[in-house]
Amino acid sequence: MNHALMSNAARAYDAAAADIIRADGIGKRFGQLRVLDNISLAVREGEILALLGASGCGKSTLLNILSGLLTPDEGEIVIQGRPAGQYDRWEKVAYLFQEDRLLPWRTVRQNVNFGLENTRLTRAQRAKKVDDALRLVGLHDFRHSWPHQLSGGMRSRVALARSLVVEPEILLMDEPFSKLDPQTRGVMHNELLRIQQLKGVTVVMVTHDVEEAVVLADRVVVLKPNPGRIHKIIDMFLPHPRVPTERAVAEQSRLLRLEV
Ligand SMILES: Nc1ncnc2c1ncn2[C@@H]1O[C@H](COP(=O)(O)OP(=O)(O)OP(=O)(O)O)[C@@H](O)[C@H]1O
Repeated sequence: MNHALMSNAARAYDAAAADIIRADGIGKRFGQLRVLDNISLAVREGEILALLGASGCGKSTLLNILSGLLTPDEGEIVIQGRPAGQYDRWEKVAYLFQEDRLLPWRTVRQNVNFGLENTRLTRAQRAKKVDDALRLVGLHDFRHSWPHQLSGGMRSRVALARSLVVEPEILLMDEPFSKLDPQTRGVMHNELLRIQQLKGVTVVMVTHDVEEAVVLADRVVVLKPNPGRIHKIIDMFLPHPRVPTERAVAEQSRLLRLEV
């Protein structure tokens, strides 16, 4: 890595910010298959952290352990200084999947409301939060539409609104834009950056797309397979707000590819 290029240009997040999640010595097996080995890493409050690596190196498994969907065989997840088991993690954490998982029998508004249904909020409070989330992603005018009436990018925005409506402190994303065409994916990257700056949410995202990691991430965790382990953690140098030139992205991607 050319460290001269990694200047301390202005960043939206504070490199000295407190750790919001810590993984300490995480190990995971599926039967005989050792998928993760001794993963220790700290996610800083307000950053976008990308988990990057070849298919099968355990990125999704690690994200699922961070979310609490999977339990590690070894090690511990600590959220804001307390063992994750002490939390109802879904109060703090939202999860954006690779597929948008919209419910076809619900309108856009009803889909976004889904995350609030088990809360103590009144109907009016829920409606306000849903409308705010839809405005945030630019889809308020489509609130009465059905999923099948939307483009891939619009569906992706609805899924994002559904994640954000609960006002999470941490947003976990498993390749959420990988099924979109390149142009729409670029639009969604900008949307995510805009919203992340506005809300200050901490993001941990899985990707195997080097350019996506470069455009979005503050730091990139490079994983190697068999078993999945941390190879390197790399600071990205593109400053915030991110309006990267193609040249800057190409150069940083070239450097990052040397590490993967
Ligand atoms: N529930 C499971 N049961 C058994 N094996 C599993 C399970 N989930 C994942 N694996 C295996 O664990 C390994 C890591 O899978 P994982 O999906 O975490 O990798 P990944 O890096 O996210 O891959 P990809 O980029 O292809 O999604 C793979 O060999 C996979 O087949």
